[in-house]
Amino acid sequence: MKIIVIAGTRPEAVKLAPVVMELRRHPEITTLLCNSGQHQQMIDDTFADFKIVPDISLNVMSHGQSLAVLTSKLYVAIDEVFEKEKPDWVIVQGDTTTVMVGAMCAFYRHIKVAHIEAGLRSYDKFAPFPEEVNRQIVTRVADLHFAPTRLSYANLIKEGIPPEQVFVTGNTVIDALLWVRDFVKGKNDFLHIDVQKALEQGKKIILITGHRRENLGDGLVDICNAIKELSYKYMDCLFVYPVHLNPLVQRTVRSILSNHARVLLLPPLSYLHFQALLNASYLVLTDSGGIQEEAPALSKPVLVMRDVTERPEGVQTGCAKLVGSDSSAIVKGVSELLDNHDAYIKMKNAKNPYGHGHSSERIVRAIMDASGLDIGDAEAV
Ligand SMILES: CC(=O)N[C@@H]1[C@@H](OP(=O)(O)OP(=O)(O)OC[C@H]2O[C@@H](n3ccc(=O)[nH]c3=O)[C@H](O)[C@@H]2O)O[C@H](CO)[C@@H](O)[C@@H]1O
Repeated sequence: MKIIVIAGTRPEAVKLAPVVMELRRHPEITTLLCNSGQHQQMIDDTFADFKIVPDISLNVMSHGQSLAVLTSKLYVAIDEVFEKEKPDWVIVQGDTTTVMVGAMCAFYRHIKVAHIEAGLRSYDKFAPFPEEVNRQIVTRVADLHFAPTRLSYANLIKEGIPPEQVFVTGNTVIDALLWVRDFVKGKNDFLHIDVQKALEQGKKIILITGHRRENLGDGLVDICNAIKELSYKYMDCLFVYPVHLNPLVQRTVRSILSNHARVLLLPPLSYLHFQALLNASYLVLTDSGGIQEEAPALSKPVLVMRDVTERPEGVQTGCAKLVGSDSSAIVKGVSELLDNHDAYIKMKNAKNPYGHGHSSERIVRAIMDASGLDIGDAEAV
């Protein structure tokens, strides 16, 4: 049986790496990994942390191209791969343009589609844009749907997907995180020297990431102003921000936060370095989807700088809080956790709803089972 796994961006690389490793444990499966090139450099670096090299690399990005141009290039490039390789299954993860086009190209050729992280919904077509619509399109054509939680499972059932095609697996991001955790735990050499010094001085590390499209412009300006204010207010903290490569993000963040005491701006970190930093952090301030899932697995309270999230499970169990991107709300949210130890401990101890690290095994077993390769024990709920 031949399977093509398609990945386009850094978060897809993180969440697909454990699936690729699991697929490669089965000699009856030929696995080809295709990098669509949506985040060319960041994706190769992320796979390298897992010692994985993509088999196929497509070169579809060019400066300033519209979503429509990217989409059309992906259709041509991915279809050529399918024409040549003739896979039995295509695996996609999440909701990027790569994912939507990969699923559609497979559908056109009657190739089966397995969708990982299926059923996430905000039901607002512009938040996140264009991901909410991408994932709904993939749901329409997928043959197997791997929902990370019961809530995402329920969304799919409500939309009429037959229950026997849907599996609750947990999120593969937890498999990835556990895989690297032991590698980085307690190893200071994965930490920036300023972070090491701050920890030695007993300072708290506040980890920040912010780059979502909905926050670009005024939202990001507000976020940066909040960090600046917090850095003046809390002398015992170091605010560490690995800044995404998007030039719009770089420009805004650097213009407001460069050269401020207690603010450390870093380039995007490799997955190993990022996980070491997350492990060393006291709390996390982010608009990222994946980090909302990772932080609770390491018992780090996470404040989400968005108004809506398609990952409400963390908010429901109490390990995450939505603070939006308004400056005063961010300052209030962080201050509450820094000033009120009980509130901090309550969030820290809240239940992680995103899985326990066996998602990839369950996914691969279900695909093998559906192909008559193995009886398997992945259970449809
Ligand atoms: C709506 C939404 O939320 N959509 C999600 C969003 O994905 P995201 O928000 O999770 O993306 P990021 O924040 O970029 O990545 C996070 C991963 O990267 C690691 N990381 C981070 C910083 C660093 O310096 N080094 C690293 O290694 C980190 O540990 C984590 O695993 O967009 C994708 C496509 O746009 C979607 O598919 C995905 O559903």
